Amino acid sequence: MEDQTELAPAVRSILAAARDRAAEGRSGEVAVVPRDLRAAFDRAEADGRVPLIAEVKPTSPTTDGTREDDPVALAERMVAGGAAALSVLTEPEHFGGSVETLERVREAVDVPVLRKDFLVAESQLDAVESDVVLLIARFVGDDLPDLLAAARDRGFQVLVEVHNRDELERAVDAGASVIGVNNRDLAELVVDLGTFESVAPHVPDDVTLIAESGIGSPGDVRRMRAAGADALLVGSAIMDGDVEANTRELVRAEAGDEEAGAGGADGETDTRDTTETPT
Ligand SMILES: O=P(O)(O)OC[C@@H](O)[C@@H](O)c1c[nH]c2ccccc12
Repeated sequence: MEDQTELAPAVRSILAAARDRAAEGRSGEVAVVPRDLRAAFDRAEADGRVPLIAEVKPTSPTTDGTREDDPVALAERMVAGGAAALSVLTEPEHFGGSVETLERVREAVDVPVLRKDFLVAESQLDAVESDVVLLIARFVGDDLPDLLAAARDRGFQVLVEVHNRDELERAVDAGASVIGVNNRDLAELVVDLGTFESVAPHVPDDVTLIAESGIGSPGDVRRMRAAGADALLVGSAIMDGDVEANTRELVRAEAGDEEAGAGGADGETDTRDTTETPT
């Protein structure tokens, strides 16, 4: 594993908490019958929605304040807004998440649900059923192949998160078929969409590729899609304000029906038809 003195203090504290949770006793292995993530992305594409994983993220080390709304209500509005899948934080101490929240959300919706947590030990996989689990290459280090196998044995689909080409290579060597490139540097907690653009060209074609973090506008969505993203993972920009409208604005980024100039952070002029399409 990498030298953790390089990590932001908040991230070191998150990892220490994750290791404590790994030590908690669990009874038995979960056996998941997962909802197919790739199929959910294909369904979105087929009806003109950008495949989007919307994240229920009550708070985070880089967010001000905590959103107190019922996570199930938020999740339902994300699906109503067109999200192809959901991500639910289960990390309790720094992101306001819980495994109970994930269970409730997964019961309430029929899209695939990603468990967003800092998994570092096999026992943590048994804390709750989800359709997809996240493994962060940087944090699992040499254990990646074993954890990937352990997750698949239980029926989970696995999203392996990378931040640079070296981690990408490790993910591909381990046999990852769904890879996320995190635009947020976990050492500094700074976001740079150029991260995805620099890593994406090296990702094999048969991998399902997800752009994660820092995507805030339809312009950002188009930029990540142009760089090769099959799908996007968005938290903060959706959690801030009207969750359903925020989701809809991003999933329609390629539909040509957004208000000219609305939310476009890239300064481009949108000359396409701005007529509202009925839903
Ligand atoms: O809120 P954002 O910038 O849209 O980011 C969402 C998601 O990518 C981010 O929450 C995330 C990516 N990888 C993680 C690992 C752990 C916790 C959180 C994350």
